[in-house]
Amino acid sequence: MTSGLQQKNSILILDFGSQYTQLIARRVRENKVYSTIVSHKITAEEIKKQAPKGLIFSGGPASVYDEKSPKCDKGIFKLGIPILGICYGQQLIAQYFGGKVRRTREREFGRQELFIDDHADFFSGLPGNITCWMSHGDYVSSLPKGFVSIAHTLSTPNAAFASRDRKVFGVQFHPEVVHTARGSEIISNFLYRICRCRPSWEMGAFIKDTVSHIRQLVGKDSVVCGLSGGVDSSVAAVLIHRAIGRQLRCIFVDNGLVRNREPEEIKTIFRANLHMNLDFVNAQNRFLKRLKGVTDPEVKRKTIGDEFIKVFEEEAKKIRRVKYLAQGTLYPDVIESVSATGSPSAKIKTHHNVGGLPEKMNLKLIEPLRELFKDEVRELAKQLGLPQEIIHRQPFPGPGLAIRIVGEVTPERLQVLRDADDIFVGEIRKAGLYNEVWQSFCVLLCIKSVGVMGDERTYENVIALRCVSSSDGMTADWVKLEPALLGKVSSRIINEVKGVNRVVYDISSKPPSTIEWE
Ligand SMILES: Nc1ncnc2c1ncn2[C@@H]1O[C@H](COP(=O)(O)OP(=O)(O)OP(=O)(O)O)[C@@H](O)[C@H]1O
Ligand SMILES: O=c1[nH]c(=O)c2[nH+]cn([C@@H]3O[C@H](COP(=O)(O)O)[C@@H](O)[C@H]3O)c2[nH]1
Ligand SMILES: NC(=O)CC[C@H](N)C(=O)O
Ligand SMILES: [Mg+2]
Repeated sequence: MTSGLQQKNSILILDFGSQYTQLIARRVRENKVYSTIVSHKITAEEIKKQAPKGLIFSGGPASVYDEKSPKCDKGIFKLGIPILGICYGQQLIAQYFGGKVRRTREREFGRQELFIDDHADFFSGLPGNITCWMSHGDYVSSLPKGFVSIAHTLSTPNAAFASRDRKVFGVQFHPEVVHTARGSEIISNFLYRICRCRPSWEMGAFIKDTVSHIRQLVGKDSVVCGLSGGVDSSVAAVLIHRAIGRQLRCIFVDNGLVRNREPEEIKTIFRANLHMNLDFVNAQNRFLKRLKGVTDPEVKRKTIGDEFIKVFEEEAKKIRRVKYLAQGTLYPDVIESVSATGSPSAKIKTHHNVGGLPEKMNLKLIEPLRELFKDEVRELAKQLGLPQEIIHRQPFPGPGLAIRIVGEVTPERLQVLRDADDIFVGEIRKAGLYNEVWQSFCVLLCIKSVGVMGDERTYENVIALRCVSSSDGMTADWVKLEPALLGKVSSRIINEVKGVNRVVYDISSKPPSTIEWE
């Protein structure tokens, strides 16, 4: 669902396997230019068809002088489209044009002082030296003909180079990471001074474009959308609702695995406030029945995914002229499939989504957020006038509380977890941290511990608190919450939630742990 307008004024990022490729895309977009990530295997012909304003070659773990290292179609260098190479990308450019790339004596990793030697265009408006972020073991030891060095560090002579006739630039450092002071300005210079982009990527235009696109596409048919109340599906639903109004039917499945008051809140927001068509399916019993006796995390996930599909199928059959299924798929979900090496990554856990639906139901997909990052989706939510609770809602996994109960899921255990979670999240809100952290929630463990309450021995449940910071959920740090806050949460949970006599705090980061426990 890309609009023509964005494509004509866009940057293509060729992925050579850098861990920062997504960041490059975000920096470009923050500068109001649309960007997409493509495999480094893309052909010159394909690029020509897409007619981007510029290309960025990402970094990557390989060395260009290794035989098996990823290369790009050589025709790309003849297209006359401006190119910026970052790290591996720079080295690839150097090699192609006849320069030399060698191993450094010592790997350079971390912050370095960058001395800028030429402020003509690429570094325009920047001071004489800035801090930059390096992460490399190879370097461009001699420049190709027609190239000049425009910045250096103490150990890297060609920390940035240019071939102005060809509009080809390269940097050994990473302007896309925040540790490079003013990296965003460098990228902006490339976009506006070298590629001559126009600022056109902003959410207002996106809304207008997408709404008219959906209206045209759908015509008189109907669309169904699984609405969870999470920011992704909510924004997708509201966008589509703007386009086709009552032809959109949203379905909220109350699977019994949601938090206290959640179904009522969602009803109020979407039915009463936003006047949307929302079907509520009470499927608590069916989900709990199927989860009876299930303790293995993967079996739990698959059971829930499967039941979701069944419920959904049944509901969709009741709707007339339904031709489309709307999903809140985001860009990070999409680009996972464009990895540089093409090697499938190890399966850590089966993330639930309703993605199994379309084939079975013969519905066509509408995924209006396929191009967006989470922070862009939140910006969109703001511009669409969604309530604060939705804009800043922390992500909540599709399998819900079931994967936060280690061991068997029962109605009693669910209630214990709901009540504890309510207290923890409530205190996080009171402390002004809810919007600051990525997620904060409780986990109910499968062990009991001995305690003493009013001189009596107790033998009861343990709750683990989890609170992490993250920018995309891929990596995460545990948050160093104040001891006073932790203490208050602990004593409130133990005093107020029947069946809990111990609270622990999870101090693991991702990796090696994951955010959820199952
Ligand atoms: N209880 C539910 N009822 C109906 N659809 C659901 C439910 N839970 C999840 N879904 C569907 O599954 C999709 C994937 O869930 P996911 O949690 O990734 O997204 P989200 O809930 O929209 O946003 P967030 O990631 O912020 O929680 C949702 O976009 C929604 O379409
Ligand atoms: O929609 C979802 N369906 C799932 O099955 C699922 N499992 C985990 N999560 C969320 O994804 C992020 C990363 O979680 P993990 O570190 O536990 O893999 C965290 O934000 C998790 O809450 C899910 N979201
Ligand atoms: N981060 C990178 O792109 C590294 C490129 C190359 N492998 C090097 O070590 O220099
Ligand atoms: Mg969710």
